Amino acid sequence: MLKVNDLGYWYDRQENSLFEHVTLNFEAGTSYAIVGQSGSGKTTFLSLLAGLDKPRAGQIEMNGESINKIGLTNYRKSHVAIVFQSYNLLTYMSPLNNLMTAMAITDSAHRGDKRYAMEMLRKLGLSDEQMTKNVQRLSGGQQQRVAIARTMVCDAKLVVADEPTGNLDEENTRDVIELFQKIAHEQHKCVIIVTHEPDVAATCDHAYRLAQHKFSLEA
Ligand SMILES: Nc1ncnc2c1ncn2[C@@H]1O[C@H](COP(=O)(O)OP(=O)(O)OP(=O)(O)O)[C@@H](O)[C@H]1O
Repeated sequence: MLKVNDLGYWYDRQENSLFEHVTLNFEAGTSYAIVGQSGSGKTTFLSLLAGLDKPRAGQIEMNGESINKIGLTNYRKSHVAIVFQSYNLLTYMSPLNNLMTAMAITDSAHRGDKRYAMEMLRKLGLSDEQMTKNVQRLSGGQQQRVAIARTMVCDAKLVVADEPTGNLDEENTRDVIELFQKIAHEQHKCVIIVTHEPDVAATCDHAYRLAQHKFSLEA
């Protein structure tokens, strides 16, 4: 589904490349972890996959078409859903309105379907009362569940997450990781998670380690 061909990236100078000649395939229905030392370039790699930045070398293809050709704005809107460590919800809205807004902005097939949004939030453990009050009144674990529900109500087949459990305790981490597995295996999406937590990486179908400018499959 997502193909990375001979990808290279540096911020200031080419001799300081974070990674180079990276060729990888990511498939739908599968979860992937990206691990590696702090500063190795994991977040940068994810931002390229999400169309938030352009590669310095090589290209990224979605379903056989270059994402540049699709257009990065169009690509981000139609193909990618992002989950951040800091949730990035619309803080002046309720969970329900966060989902309704995401569905509207991305032209989801469920656009305007309040019942569907409520059903998703219920599935993720939010009560009817919680889903209509301001998101800031929810716990961190609940807010991250809302951020994940937002990816589930959108049609994007690629879900990328940057340290999604970084602010969560052990129990919430387990729940959140389980949800990502469901998104991959039941919604048949491609889920790519940057994480520094070995338990999170071990739960994914595959884990790639970024070290010395290259990606290698973890044993
Ligand atoms: N906008 C930027 N301009 C210049 N350098 C940057 C920029 N963003 C990141 N870097 C540098 O690029 C390198 C890789 O950063 P990145 O955030 O991708 O690493 P990471 O592996 O995700 O790290 P961490 O695990 O600590 O989040 C770091 O040395 C960082 O300082």
